[in-house]
Amino acid sequence: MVSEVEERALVAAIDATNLTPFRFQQWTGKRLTSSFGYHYDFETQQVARADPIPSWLLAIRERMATQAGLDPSLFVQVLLIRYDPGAGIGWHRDRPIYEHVLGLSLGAAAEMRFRRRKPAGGFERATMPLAPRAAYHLSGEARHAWEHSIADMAERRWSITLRSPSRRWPIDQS
Ligand SMILES: O=C(O)CCC(=O)C(=O)O
Ligand SMILES: [Fe+2]
Repeated sequence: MVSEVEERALVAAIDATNLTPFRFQQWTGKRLTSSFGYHYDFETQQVARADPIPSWLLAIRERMATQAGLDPSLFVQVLLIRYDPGAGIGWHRDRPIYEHVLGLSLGAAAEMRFRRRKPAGGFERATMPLAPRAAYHLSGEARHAWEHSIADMAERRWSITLRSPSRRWPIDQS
């Protein structure tokens, strides 16, 4: 989705943001995050306005949304993540206040793992390779019914995640 030259510029721009360790209760994750547009606080379980989306992110948002066939302005939340060696993301579904989830994977290659509980017990599983500089779109069942995770990284990886509000979005945007 982006060239290697663009990737280097995006990674430098992500590193220049106010990346802070993801925190949830007593637990501090090894991945570093920053948010624009809106920020979801896992401690209070509330969404609040964050700094406005900067122009370099508006430009990549335009491309990612267009590639997914969606209106760029829908994507009011941008989450930037840096996974240093040893950092990953555990099993989760993205919050129901969001609808579409678009991702761009930068740096080391990774795999997004998916699982869904089977009625008879155990899990149905799937894996999506995340090649460097590749974009992905989570929607429908993959988004709402399946959980996803990324195993702890051996090498550094960055991601740009864009999310659109769902009907359960709590904030009036007018
Ligand atoms: O790093 C990624 O590509 C995925 C991040 C993710 O699943 C999330 O923040 O909800
Ligand atoms: Fe996620």
